[in-house]
Amino acid sequence: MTNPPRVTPATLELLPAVDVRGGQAVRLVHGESGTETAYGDPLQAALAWQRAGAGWLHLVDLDAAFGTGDNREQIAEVVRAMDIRVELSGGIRDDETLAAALATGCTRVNLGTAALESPDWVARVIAEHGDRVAVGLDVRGTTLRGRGWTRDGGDLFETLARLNAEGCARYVVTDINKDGTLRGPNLDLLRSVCAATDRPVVASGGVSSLDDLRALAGLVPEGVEGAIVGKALYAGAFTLEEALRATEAETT
Ligand SMILES: O=C(O)c1ccccc1NCC(=O)[C@H](O)[C@H](O)COP(=O)(O)O
Repeated sequence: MTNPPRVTPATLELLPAVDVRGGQAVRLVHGESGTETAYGDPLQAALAWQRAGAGWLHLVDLDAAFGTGDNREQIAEVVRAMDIRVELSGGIRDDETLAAALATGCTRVNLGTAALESPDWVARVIAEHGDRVAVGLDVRGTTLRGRGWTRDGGDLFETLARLNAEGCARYVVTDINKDGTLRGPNLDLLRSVCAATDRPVVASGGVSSLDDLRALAGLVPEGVEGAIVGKALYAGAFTLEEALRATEAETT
């Protein structure tokens, strides 16, 4: 299968994150269940990012990802309330969960565990839905993790080669060791993934400062299209308006 050549965006896209667990917007450390800090109503958080000028929202159903239930109705309500694009993640693993996710009207879905455990299904979904499907590559070192990041799922670069060949449109790359820690993104990991694919890459996990975002903006020519930002925004390390200004200045 051939894909169109990568189109380099003018600026780094920013995707503020709203991760939902037990009906609340939460942040985790290393994506581990039980490390939640709660930040209130997910809808209010999403509306705040939209008002601040976000072009995208990264929305995660953590209960669906961990297999502890789901927040489906609430997630659908958040998507309905957004005028901006929404990337939806968490527990999308079969036809039923995929159909429900796409039916929310989100712009695209992010498949994680399924890409590791159900490769035939994922190949079919990629062929059917093209750009509406991204694959989340959640890694420790160069080993992938699935099931809410609790199980090993094979080698990053072998899986990437398989997904490239199947026509996967986009990757969301998370270094689990960095996620929710405010320790800065793993730029080396992102560079090595960009070198192994001609598809756009969305960086996730660890952003702590405007300098981190400037560093990610510096990787736009290599293929980093966007950055998901969670904890730094909730902890008040910078505002979304400042982040948007910093990334525009860096990439224009
Ligand atoms: O995205 C998922 O499906 C997921 C599954 C299990 C645990 C966490 C998951 N996502 C977490 C995120 O997408 C974070 O919001 C994102 O990496 C932001 O990280 P940070 O800026 O370090 O808070």
